[in-house]
Amino acid sequence: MTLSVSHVSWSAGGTEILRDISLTVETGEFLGIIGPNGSGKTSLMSLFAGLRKPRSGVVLLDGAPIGSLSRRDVAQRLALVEQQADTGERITARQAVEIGRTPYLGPLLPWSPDDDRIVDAALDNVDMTHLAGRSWHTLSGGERQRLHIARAIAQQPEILLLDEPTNHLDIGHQISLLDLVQRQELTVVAALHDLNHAAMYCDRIAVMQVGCLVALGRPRDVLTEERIRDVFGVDAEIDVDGGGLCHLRFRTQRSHARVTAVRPANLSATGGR
Ligand SMILES: Nc1ncnc2c1ncn2[C@@H]1O[C@H](COP(=O)(O)OP(=O)(O)OP(=O)(O)O)[C@@H](O)[C@H]1O
Repeated sequence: MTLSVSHVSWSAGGTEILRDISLTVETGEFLGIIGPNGSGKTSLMSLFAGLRKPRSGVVLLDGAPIGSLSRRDVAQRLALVEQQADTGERITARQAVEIGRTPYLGPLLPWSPDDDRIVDAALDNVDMTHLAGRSWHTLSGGERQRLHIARAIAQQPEILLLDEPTNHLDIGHQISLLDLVQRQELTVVAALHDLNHAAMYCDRIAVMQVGCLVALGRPRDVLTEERIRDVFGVDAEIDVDGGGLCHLRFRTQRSHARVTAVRPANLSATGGR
């Protein structure tokens, strides 16, 4: 199962958001998309998922323009976990995961014991079995995030698109979720903010800057001190260990020290109000 964009551009509100991007996701790889806020990561994920139509260029899923496929066809092959996915419905945690089975159900294909097994396994995968009966609106941000991943796994796609999948999670659940995703026999495309996580988990990294793809390659080739400075405006020290894994340390910025120095006098030095 291949997914690619070829010379895609996308505009919104009269502004060009994505410019002439070409990128093929290799089968079975974990591809990270990194870049500053507003650089176009979510917009690119939406094009990959077929939720938005490029102004020019084409998105191909297994060689076919994604716009020519039915939503059901796309959903059986590709699952997207959005950054701020939520539901206003009064549903339980388990029902939120059951939604992942929708692309396989129909008038002649009713819910079956197999669907139950797939949903149970997905809940177990994200360590949420014990909360399966809880109402969605009583769950924490991190618990909801893990259910979104479980819903995507229950969808049994070949390609998993994750937009900042760890943003509500504590460090233990961040690592276990990325481990879990990496263990699946899936092609994964994930927009990530944590560059050390990108270095740890990704086979390749795509770097976005102001709507352009400015680098694509192995973490050790893409994550250079010069590029981190150019793209994020941050000084970093990068060590590559014997196994080829990059470790990034970020230096304190002078501008941040200046902001701290002019904190109003009525705030205590420890930051309490
Ligand atoms: N529907 C829209 N209308 C107008 N502008 C939009 C629209 N969608 C996105 N944008 C703009 O496009 C740019 C890229 O947004 P996008 O959400 O893709 O960035 P991002 O890299 O995912 O950012 P973040 O890291 O903050 O999530 C932003 O400047 C955003 O304001």
